[in-house]
Amino acid sequence: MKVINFAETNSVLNQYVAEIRDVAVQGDRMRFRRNIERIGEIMAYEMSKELTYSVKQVQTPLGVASVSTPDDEVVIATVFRAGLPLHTGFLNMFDHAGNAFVSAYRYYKDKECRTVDVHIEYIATPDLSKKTLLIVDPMLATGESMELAWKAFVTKGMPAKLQIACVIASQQGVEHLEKLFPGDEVTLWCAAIDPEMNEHSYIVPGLGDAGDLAFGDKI
Ligand SMILES: O=P(O)(O)OC[C@H]1O[C@H](OP(=O)(O)OP(=O)(O)O)[C@H](O)[C@@H]1O
Ligand SMILES: O=c1cc[nH]c(=O)[nH]1
Ligand SMILES: [Mg+2]
Repeated sequence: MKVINFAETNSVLNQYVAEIRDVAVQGDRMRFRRNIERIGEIMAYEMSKELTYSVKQVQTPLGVASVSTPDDEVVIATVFRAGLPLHTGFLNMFDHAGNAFVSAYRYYKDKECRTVDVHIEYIATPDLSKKTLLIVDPMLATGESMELAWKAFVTKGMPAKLQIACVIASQQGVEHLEKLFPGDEVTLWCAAIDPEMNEHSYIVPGLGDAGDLAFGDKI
C-alpha cells in the first residue's frame, strides 16, 4: 500500500486539521463538520489527479473545446456516522459519483473499555464491479472498521481500483492496512499520521471522538 500524508506538505489543509484537533475550536459542531468537509474537498481534488483521463470535445456557444476529463466510474463509500461530513466533501468534488454506505460501530467487550470490537449492520451500495472505489472515513485507529467495511463492500462487486482516505490515522492503523493491502495497488491518503493510541483505542493526540464532535453524544 502506498501512503500519502498531507501533513508533510504545507497547505491550508493543515489549518483545518489544526481546528478539528483544537479543544477550543472543535466544540463548534458546524465548524467541525465543515472543516472535515473541506479536508474531503481538498483530498478529492488531489486524488482526482490519479484517475484515468481522456480528451473529449465540448461544444461551447462559440466553438469546440478539447477537455481532458476523468473516465473512472467513481463510487464514494463511507462508514456511519463519523464518515458523513467527509463523504459530503468528496461528493462536492465528484458530484457524478455513486454512493455506498455501511454502518460500523466500535463497542467495548469488557467493563474496563480496553478491548474494542466492531460491528457491521447495514450496507447500501450500488454494484461495485469495475468501479473506482474511494472509501473515506475520518479516523483510522485500529483499522478494524476499515477492514470490515472493505470486506462488506466487496460482497457487492469487486472494484477495479481502491483508494482510501482518512483524516487522522494512527501508525497502528496504517500498519494494519499495509498487511491487508500488500503491494502498490491501493493508496491511503491521510491528513496526518499520529504515533499512538490510548488504552481505549483512541488516537493520541488525535482529536477525540469524530462522530460525537460532528453529531453529538450517543447513548
Ligand atoms: O479503526 P477503528 O479502531 O475501527 O476506529 C475507526 C472508526 O471509529 C470511528 O467510528 P465510531 O466507531 O466511533 O462510530 P461513530 O462514527 O458512530 O462515532 C471512525 O469513524 C471509524 O469508523
Ligand atoms: O480516536 C478515535 C478513534 C476512533 N474513533 C474516533 O472517533 N476517534
Ligand atoms: Mg465515534
